[in-house]
Amino acid sequence: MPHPSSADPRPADPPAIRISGLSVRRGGTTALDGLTVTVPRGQVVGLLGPSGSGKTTLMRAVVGTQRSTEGTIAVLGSPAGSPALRRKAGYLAQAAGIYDDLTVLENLRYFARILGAPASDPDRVIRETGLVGQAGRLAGSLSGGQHRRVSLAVALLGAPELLILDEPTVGLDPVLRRDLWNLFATLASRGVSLLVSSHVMDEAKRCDRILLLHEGRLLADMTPAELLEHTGAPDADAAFLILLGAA
Ligand SMILES: Nc1ncnc2c1ncn2[C@@H]1O[C@H](COP(=O)(O)OP(=O)(O)OP(=O)(O)O)[C@@H](O)[C@H]1O
Repeated sequence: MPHPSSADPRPADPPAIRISGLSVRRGGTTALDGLTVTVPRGQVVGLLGPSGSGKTTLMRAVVGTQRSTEGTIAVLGSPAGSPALRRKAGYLAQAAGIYDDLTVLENLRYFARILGAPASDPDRVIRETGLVGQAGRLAGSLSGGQHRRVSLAVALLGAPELLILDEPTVGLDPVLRRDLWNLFATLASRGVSLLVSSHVMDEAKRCDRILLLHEGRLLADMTPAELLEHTGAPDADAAFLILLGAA
């Protein structure tokens, strides 16, 4: 019998995220409507859906920053927002949370100290996000895509077990986009669980599983191959249009 690799979750491990009956109202609208879903460990799970479908709200609820939630969310077996999760889960929010008057390296050293991450971590995450050439530059002088990658690098500090990444590839050119998706796959092969939102339906094929949201409800939870088979569509773009059209 093959030995499980170190990346294999132990049978007793709870899933990365288990959500049950999650509803959220924001500004008078129902942002999430009775959502029940499980995100498995060690996979890249894509969170896709049209603008306003509830992707950011779902991620905020998972990291515990969304108010007025109804239902239950367990993250790595603990309630969302628990202090125990601070070092186990990394979050890339839509708004950057870095200091423009510090260099890239200074930002990362600062956040590494707060997290208690190893002193070698800033250099590692700078390499992983392709920022070696920008390490000494002030964050405020970077391009939009570079700036965003610094925020992503912060989320990678401390080697968290779970990464919740809200549109990590937005504003990146195709080469950087590909490099980041390769990094996500490598992290998942080491056992890291990733929930990654995207507007780019084509990125769906880089995911192990896809969650498709529509008006706060889960429209699909399947692998990219199942998505094409289920819809009979030639690509993810067409598949989503079919699913959204039928919703
Ligand atoms: N700050 C807010 N105040 C009130 N309503 C909000 C707020 N932020 C989002 N909403 C509403 O909540 C719903 C879900 O928004 P959310 O930002 O989660 O969607 P999204 O799928 O992440 O969209 P996008 O892809 O455009 O970022 C939408 O109807 C939106 O209008």
